[in-house]
Amino acid sequence: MLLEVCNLYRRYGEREAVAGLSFGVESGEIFGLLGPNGAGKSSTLGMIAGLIRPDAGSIRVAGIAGERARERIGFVPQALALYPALTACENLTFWGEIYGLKRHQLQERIRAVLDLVGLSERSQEPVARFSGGMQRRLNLAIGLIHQPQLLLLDEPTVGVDPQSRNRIFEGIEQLNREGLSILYTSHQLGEVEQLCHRVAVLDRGRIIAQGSPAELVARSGQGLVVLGVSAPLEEQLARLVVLPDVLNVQQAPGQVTIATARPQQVLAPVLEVLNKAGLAVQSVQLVEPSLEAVFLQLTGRSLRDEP
Ligand SMILES: Nc1ncnc2c1ncn2[C@@H]1O[C@H](COP(=O)(O)OP(=O)(O)OP(=O)(O)O)[C@@H](O)[C@H]1O
Repeated sequence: MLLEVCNLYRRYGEREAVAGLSFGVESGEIFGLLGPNGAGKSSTLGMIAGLIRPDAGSIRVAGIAGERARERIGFVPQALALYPALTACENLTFWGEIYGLKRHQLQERIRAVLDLVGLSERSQEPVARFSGGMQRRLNLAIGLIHQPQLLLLDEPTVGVDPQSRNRIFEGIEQLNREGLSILYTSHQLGEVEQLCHRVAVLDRGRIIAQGSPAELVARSGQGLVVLGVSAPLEEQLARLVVLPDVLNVQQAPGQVTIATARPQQVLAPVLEVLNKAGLAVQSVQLVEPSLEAVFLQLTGRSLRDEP
């Protein structure tokens, strides 16, 4: 195991931001921490990077803890760490020197990381002239300058245009193919499903599920049919529950949620029951079995909700 995080805790006053997290990242793996805003993702990365002091717990990289472990880590925070008046190349030189890279090695690394993030041709321009997406790509390049073994990425695609997002994704996949291990945080399910070999689903500082995206979805096996209705269901509820493939039915004001492994197939018979009863259906949402459905099932909330 390259990264071992064991029983990590961090409070801010009364708020428990990270409440006993344990997980590991294997060598060569892209591991995702998936959770809504405020779930504790940034705090966890900050502690692994050595910028936030944990209240309790241990963090080891390749079996070692402390400063020597952190030398093996590259951290790409959400906030940009760039000097706008300096060029891309000067920014990288600044950070490379902090990491103690020697002149010759530094030049070589700067070339490699600029190439990886697709900024070689803009290397002599002041960063102030870069788009938001380009600045994020440079931020990623900085995290890689000292050739870390483990890269920590804190929501690297937030507010990024599709072109830069694709470039960031391609860069991550290429780095991983070359052997870099990556801890990736996101609240975007699609990203995690596409990129990560394994994922821990985080909610209010705790891991509520862990496994490969496919495993998590298969384990829950649930998709949803969510219907907006004009009036509460009464005796129709019992008719819905016994329909083939319906796992359970929940009702909230104005809304009925039907859990099923096969949302598409279940929709028609459900609508038939409601039509016969003269109930107007105002909206229909189908959620195929996915990490979104897993999160909804485990927490009763959507990943996009504020906590
Ligand atoms: N310096 C701080 N002081 C007080 N509370 C904080 C501080 N940093 C984080 N928190 C709180 O701790 C909780 C976890 O925050 P954290 O930033 O780790 O979550 P996150 O999952 O990364 O969310 P986001 O995606 O919004 O960055 C939140 O409730 C947040 O408000």
